[in-house]
Amino acid sequence: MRLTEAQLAVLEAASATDERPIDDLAADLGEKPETVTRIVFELEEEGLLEVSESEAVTLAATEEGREYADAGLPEVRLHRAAIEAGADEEPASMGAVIGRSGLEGPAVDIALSNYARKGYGTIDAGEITADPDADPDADPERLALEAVVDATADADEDRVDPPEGVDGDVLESLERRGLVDRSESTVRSVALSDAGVTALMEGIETAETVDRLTPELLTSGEWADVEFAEYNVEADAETATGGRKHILRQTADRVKDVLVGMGFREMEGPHADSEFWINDCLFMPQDHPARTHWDQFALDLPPMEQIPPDLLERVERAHREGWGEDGDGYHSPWTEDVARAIDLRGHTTSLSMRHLSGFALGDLEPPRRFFSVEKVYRNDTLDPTHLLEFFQIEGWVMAEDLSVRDLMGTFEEFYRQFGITDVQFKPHYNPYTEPSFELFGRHPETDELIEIGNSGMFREEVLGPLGVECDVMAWGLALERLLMLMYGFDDIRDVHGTLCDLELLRETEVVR
Ligand SMILES: N[C@@H](Cc1ccccc1)C(=O)O
Repeated sequence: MRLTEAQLAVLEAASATDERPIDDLAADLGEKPETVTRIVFELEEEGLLEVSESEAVTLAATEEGREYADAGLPEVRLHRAAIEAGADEEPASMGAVIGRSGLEGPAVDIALSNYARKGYGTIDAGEITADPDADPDADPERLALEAVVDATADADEDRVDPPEGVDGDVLESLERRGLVDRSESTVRSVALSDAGVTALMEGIETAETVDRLTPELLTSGEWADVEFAEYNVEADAETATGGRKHILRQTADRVKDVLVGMGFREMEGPHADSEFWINDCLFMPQDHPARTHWDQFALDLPPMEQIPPDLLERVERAHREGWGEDGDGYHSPWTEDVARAIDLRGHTTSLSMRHLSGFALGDLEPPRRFFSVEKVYRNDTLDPTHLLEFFQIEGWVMAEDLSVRDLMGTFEEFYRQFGITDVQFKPHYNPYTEPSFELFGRHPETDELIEIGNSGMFREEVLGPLGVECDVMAWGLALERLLMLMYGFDDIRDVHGTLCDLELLRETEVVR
């Protein structure tokens, strides 16, 4: 019998009497588990090794689990406080008992939802009773949780085998409560087969095999004489995760395709822009809270010079005196300094202003449709649905005699392409549109209505100074919200930024 040296080493490390996990063999041989796995399969095919598989479960206490192991399960703490308050004699006030227990925030709900389930007592109409016979020291979840935490500390490992004597159902409920994390993996163990024992006794010749063709082998001509290792396409291998386009970008590309398909043309323009294009053109008074309603990021840059003077004059006039016969304007302070100051744009409606005014591409004749899918910046508080920057799907249609039905129809057509067929509209206020509508969609997982966009028909005070004589309907939709509706994410930070969920980003398919 002839084997490679590596094969022989694995065969010799295997035992006829003891099944040994592949990881142990690999550790003994100083090889990578993947390499040993490949060789094990080769030897199994030769009939020299027998491979068996088993499922191994390991456990780890979560952060919350460790907290409770330390401070006590919330329901146990509640019971203790209830006993102290005499609730084993007669019902006590729930507020007082909670106060005494020291439980706060979500821990209160957790305590309440487990209290009766575990027979610690009853909760009814603001009163709580405690069952004097309940024994928190024997609470199976508590004991199991402590056993996992202790075993982890003893072993000085993150994950441990399930501690002995812990019931499967109890572990399951700890897992459901998010206190213990359970993971399963397949462990392969090997033992020498009879043929393997015989082969070793009869003696094995070794031959070096080559597992890759190198330039040296080619130039020396040695390749003709060496023995090549065979490929085993069934062997386990490490998953290779290469780079890929972020799903947000992929979805942005798809949105662009859809809008181009609907006859729209893409707008481009600066991320840092003058307040003139960001706010003044939109008839947002300079002293109005609306100017800070996006909590804009002001930049320490020289003021913008190249604003068309006649346009600047008309916009100023609209602010001061109004526009059209009945117009009245704001009579509020207005200065060029403010208009020329540079901010990070809080919306891409600045691009719509640049285009509608003729500044970007020259005067435009109706009908025209434009869009952009670009980043905007707002000084918001970070939370599951707000980021400091996000992508806005900006768009507008310029045509004679547009109505709200055109606006709604456009959204219905647009969102339908993404499988969203139940967009809802709510009347809204923007200083620059009248009427205005917020758009809502239903989150597929939480079933909540979430805001997905803002829209309306530009007012005369906006269009007049820009020199536009027909109707313009316009909108800004949030790309991230569209993503949430499409894929069911409920935290934007899963897809963005330092907390993002790499697995989810790797696995989510964006269908084109
Ligand atoms: N600028 C608005 C969106 C919008 C654009 C155009 C018209 C109406 C609304 C926003 O950021 O929310």
